[in-house]
Amino acid sequence: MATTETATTAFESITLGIAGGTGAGKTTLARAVYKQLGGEKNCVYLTHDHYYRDLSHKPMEERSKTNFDHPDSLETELLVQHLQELKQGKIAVLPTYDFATHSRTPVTTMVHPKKIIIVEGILIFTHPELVKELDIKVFVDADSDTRVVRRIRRDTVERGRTLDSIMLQYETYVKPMHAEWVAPSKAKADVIVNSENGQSTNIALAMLSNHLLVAGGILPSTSNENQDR
Ligand SMILES: Nc1ncnc2c1ncn2[C@@H]1O[C@H](COP(=O)(O)OP(=O)(O)O)[C@@H](O)[C@H]1O
Ligand SMILES: O=c1ccn([C@@H]2O[C@H](COP(=O)(O)O)[C@@H](O)[C@H]2O)c(=O)[nH]1
Repeated sequence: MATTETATTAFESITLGIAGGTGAGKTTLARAVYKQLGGEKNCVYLTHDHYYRDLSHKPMEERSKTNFDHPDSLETELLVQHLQELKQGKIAVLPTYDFATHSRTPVTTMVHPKKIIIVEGILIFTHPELVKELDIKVFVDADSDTRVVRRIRRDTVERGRTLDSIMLQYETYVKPMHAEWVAPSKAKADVIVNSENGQSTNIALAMLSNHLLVAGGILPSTSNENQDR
């Protein structure tokens, strides 16, 4: 059947949201899906982490005592705006965030619309307007002991934190906010991935990649269901 294209036709893209607690393996899964789907050729990768509010106007001591695990610490409305721009076929100018200084950096990234948009973050399923924009919602799950050990390793190496500061932040904010916001948001997920288990992650990666390649129009469907009879 012939289709009529107009100047207002929305750019066709499919959005994958990956949520889960800190250290669950969201970034690892999101990067693997991105790579499997052809990287920047076919995908845009948006991390909620880049939308933390800029705290550069506050003294450093005050900044580090902020509750970064509450939804209000993020400028989610800007992420929603960027997703909508990309879905409309527009370029989006993304912020970047420095975890060491708890501030936005002057660096921005200009991204072009692509067929697949991957959005990742601990709190992405807690914001109703953002949830509405996500076509496939995946929650990466791991036991809290596993997650805290992973976080200690990562934050000491990559985010310049001391063990004491990680433990204090975990007890004060990360753990209670996980219980209040992140864990209940699992109910929004279409798929739950057990990241304790390497096989579960590999199967999820293969299934998500295959589904997105077809749904994003990168590979034709092999199913007969939609063929003309
Ligand atoms: N399935 C997994 N098995 C073992 N280690 C993992 C797995 N997924 C992630 N990790 C490790 O745990 C750490 C945190 O993973 P990351 O993907 O950054 O978590 P998140 O983005 O959810 O905070 C990283 O060092 C990563 O290599
Ligand atoms: O300035 C900041 C901003 C955030 N955090 C912590 O980051 C994690 C979320 O990132 P993951 O990669 O999902 O772990 C969140 O738990 C915040 O506590 C920070 O420490 N400093």
